[in-house]
Amino acid sequence: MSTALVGLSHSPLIGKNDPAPEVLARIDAAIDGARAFVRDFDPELVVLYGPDHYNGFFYEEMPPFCLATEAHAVGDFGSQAGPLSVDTAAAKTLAQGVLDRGIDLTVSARMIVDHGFVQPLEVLFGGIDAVPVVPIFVNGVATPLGPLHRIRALGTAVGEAAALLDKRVLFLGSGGLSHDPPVPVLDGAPPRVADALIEGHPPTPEQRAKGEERVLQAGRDYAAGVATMIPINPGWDNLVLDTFENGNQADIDDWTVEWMGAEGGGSAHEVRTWIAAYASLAATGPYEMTSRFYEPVPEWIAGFAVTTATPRAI
Ligand SMILES: O=C(O)CCC(=O)/C=C/C=C(\O)C(=O)O
Ligand SMILES: [Fe+2]
Repeated sequence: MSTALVGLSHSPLIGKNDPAPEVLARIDAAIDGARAFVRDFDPELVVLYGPDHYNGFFYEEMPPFCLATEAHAVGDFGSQAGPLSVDTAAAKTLAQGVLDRGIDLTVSARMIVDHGFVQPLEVLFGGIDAVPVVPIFVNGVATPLGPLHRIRALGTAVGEAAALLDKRVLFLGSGGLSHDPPVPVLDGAPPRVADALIEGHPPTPEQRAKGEERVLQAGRDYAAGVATMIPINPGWDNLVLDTFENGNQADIDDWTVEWMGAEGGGSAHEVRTWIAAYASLAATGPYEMTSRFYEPVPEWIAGFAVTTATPRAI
């Protein structure tokens, strides 16, 4: 068994509302580095921690996290639609291993996923069917959210179970860092929106286009300095990255939902996917962050980060 990790921000605005060419060139170089890292590691399995944006998980039953033994992408924001190449046998083994370690894991035999899962697979592997994957949803959007030590416990249990698989396993976290894009909120929502968030009515193509246009317009407004969202917070983002780089993961247990939201905006909770991924890597032994890229990108409404990490050479 060997392990590696990539943490990668996502944004539905990539390719639709891009920053200046020199910014894009720096980001492309960082992503090229992550691609080369992944190519060298040549994973036999990707354990992909991703969030959802009310495409697969709804308030009728909203688990804090959920592991998929099969998954299907909806194709939002122009992302690829269709089945992910889930390694069902590995998924079942990991699910059992996580449950055996005392984590009350929800399992989905047909998870619906969105760009939060698809984008990292497209960016790093060229598509959703290029590499065997075990998708693990981590709720980073729908409040109430639980304490972060449970996310670390999930990641630790997955890492320990993955270590027994006799495979090269890449832990991949998708989302964050600080950002506050327009994602619907149940509290105070008008009845039609509340019904959709609770019951999960699939949006009509017109409704989906309207939601996507709302996000695009928010990106344009934010880049133009006329938006009212919680700003990208490079200080907080670098604190998050320092915590991973220094291996101070126990500090995360003191982070509160309120503090994260105030510092990093409503979608800062997507950092939970990174916390799970780093906990998984840490569960297999000491690690080192081998690359770290960060840049605030208003056009994408994202504190955009790319990191790679490997077990520390002894
Ligand atoms: O408002 C809608 O209908 C869709 C909102 C949405 O999906 C926004 C997603 C934003 C991100 O994934 C992000 O910035 O992380
Ligand atoms: Fe997101």
